[in-house]
Amino acid sequence: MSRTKLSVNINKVALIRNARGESKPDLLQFARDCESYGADGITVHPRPDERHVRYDDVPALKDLVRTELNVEGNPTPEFMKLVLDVVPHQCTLVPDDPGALTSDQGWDARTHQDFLSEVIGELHQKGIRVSIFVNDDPSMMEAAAQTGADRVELYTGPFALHYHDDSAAAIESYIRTAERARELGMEVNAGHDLDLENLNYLVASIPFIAEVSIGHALISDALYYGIENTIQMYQQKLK
Ligand SMILES: CC(=O)[C@@H](O)[C@H](O)COP(=O)(O)O
Ligand SMILES: NCC(=O)COP(=O)(O)O
Repeated sequence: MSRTKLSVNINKVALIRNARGESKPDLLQFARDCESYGADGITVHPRPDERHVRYDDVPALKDLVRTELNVEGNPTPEFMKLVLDVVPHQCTLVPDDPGALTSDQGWDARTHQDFLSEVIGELHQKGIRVSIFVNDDPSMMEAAAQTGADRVELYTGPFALHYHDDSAAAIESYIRTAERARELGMEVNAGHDLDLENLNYLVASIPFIAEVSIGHALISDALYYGIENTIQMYQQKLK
């Protein structure tokens, strides 16, 4: 089994850049440096208000990223145009409200199965691997598989929230969801609110996770440890 890959979400770096409307810090240089410090991929989640990563950042990132570029978002017509033009390695579909502060739920793949199947078909025609963001609900995996998704990304917000109270209880439904997804032929990613404290427990409990994408905590940790050390520290938690 190959090890779990670390994709660094650079949304929060773009947020700082946008605060002054110029190019400091340089998002492209930051992505390049994350790769040279050991990141296995770069994730961005352009939102409709473009408050952090902007739509026009994404083509330049695709040209520059040498590992894997993962573009996340709600498949609105504007998002789909971007992704179909840029052709990232992976696209993660997330059912965000346009004004959402951050992602807060996975897809109801039963209700949105036809829509997801259509969108995933378009992305597959371009050779893009597709992951769909899901809750820790094994009963939803059958419908998720029927959409044609290659992977699911487990929305780990609730796991992170309850991890310190009772880690075994917090992970239980995630293990069952991941196992069901795997039985149905999908690979499993995970993300949201993962950090240096909860990451190792997650991957020890679900060792076949293909990729974690981490942004908020990792970039916050980098303020103290520096980005090179921080990426190494997260990679250590994946061993
Ligand atoms: C899908 C997901 O969990 C991440 O994209 C997360 O939402 C990060 O996005 P923000 O940086 O906008 O909070
Ligand atoms: N897909 C999850 C992601 O990219 C990062 O989420 P977070 O670590 O910023 O909560």
